[in-house]
Amino acid sequence: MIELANISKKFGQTSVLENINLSVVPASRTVIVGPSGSGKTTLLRILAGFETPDSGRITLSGKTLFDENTFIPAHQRGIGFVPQEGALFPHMKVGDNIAYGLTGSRHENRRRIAELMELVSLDRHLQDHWPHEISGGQQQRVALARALAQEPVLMLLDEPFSALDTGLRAATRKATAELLAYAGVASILVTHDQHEALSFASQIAVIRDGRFSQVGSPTEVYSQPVDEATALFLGDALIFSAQVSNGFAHCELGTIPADNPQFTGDKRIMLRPEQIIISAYQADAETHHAVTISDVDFTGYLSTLTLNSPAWTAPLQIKTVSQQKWQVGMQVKLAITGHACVLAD
Ligand SMILES: Nc1ncnc2c1ncn2[C@@H]1O[C@H](COP(=O)(O)OP(=O)(O)OP(=O)(O)O)[C@@H](O)[C@H]1O
Repeated sequence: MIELANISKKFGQTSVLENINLSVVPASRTVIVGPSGSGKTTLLRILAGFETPDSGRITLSGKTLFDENTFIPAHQRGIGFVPQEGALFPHMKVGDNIAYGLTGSRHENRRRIAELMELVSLDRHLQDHWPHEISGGQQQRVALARALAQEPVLMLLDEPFSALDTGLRAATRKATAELLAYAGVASILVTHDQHEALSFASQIAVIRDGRFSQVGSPTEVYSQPVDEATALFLGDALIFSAQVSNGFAHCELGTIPADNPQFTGDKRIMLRPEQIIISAYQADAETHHAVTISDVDFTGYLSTLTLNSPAWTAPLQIKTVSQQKWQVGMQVKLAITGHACVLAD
């Protein structure tokens, strides 16, 4: 539906985006995730028509929005935009914020406001409130309703939940995903929060220094990241040196089936912490090396265990579900589930 081909952008001499390619299908949810300053907002502003790329092409449903001869302005693109907090006009009541840009009669607009408020699950009586009189989550829903009023085919969301506290943030995210699906609107959301990215997306594009390091489904980029930086950006990762051959990685933890059979030789491999099952060591029944817990950092649901083994060159830190039995000095054994992901050099 929307296609970006080789989009590049410099500010002065500084390259901010380099050869960005992205394809978004109708009614899907794409998340662009990356660290601060990696170019996410610039890319969203280019899509919205607020910024001009230096080169490349953007098409929406077959229509060219940008190329060397074309620039369709923002208001003619059919693209909605929900910016970060502070998006509402403070001097307009909620209903007038939503109606901003509607061109129908007074009566038609009132009906449309009511429809849109229902769509974003806002109580209708809130339309007579000022933005500062409603909560942050409600304000984001009003901003979404205002953007949906234009009946866009694509919605751009720039860190729309960043001002909300954790519980409200997850609930608003889920509600937004559901209502965009209901309205059949494709979306591109920008965030630096990997949990938000994995939870919201049907497709994730990981951006670093103005380039996409990987584009794929959430499970793909999480379990098979292309490189170490992408692996670490998307969550806790255990990275080891390994000798990879015939579909197996031989490392300090033992021999583990490996993804990416095309990679062989001296490589780095990655495991997610949930792939490591830790259980009590029973000396007489075991052939494994015993591993000793040297530190327990309890943080509630999860604890970080520091583990030592005479077979390892360095201690290992693993986040795991807290259990009372994890005590300093306890001997445990490790079992690994699934595949190790072999990382590109
Ligand atoms: N109008 C501008 N003029 C000059 N430099 C700019 C301009 N807009 C952005 N930049 C620079 O481009 C780079 C990317 O900025 P951008 O806002 O796109 O990053 P981001 O990934 O959205 O960051 P954040 O997560 O912090 O919002 C930054 O180094 C920024 O300083």
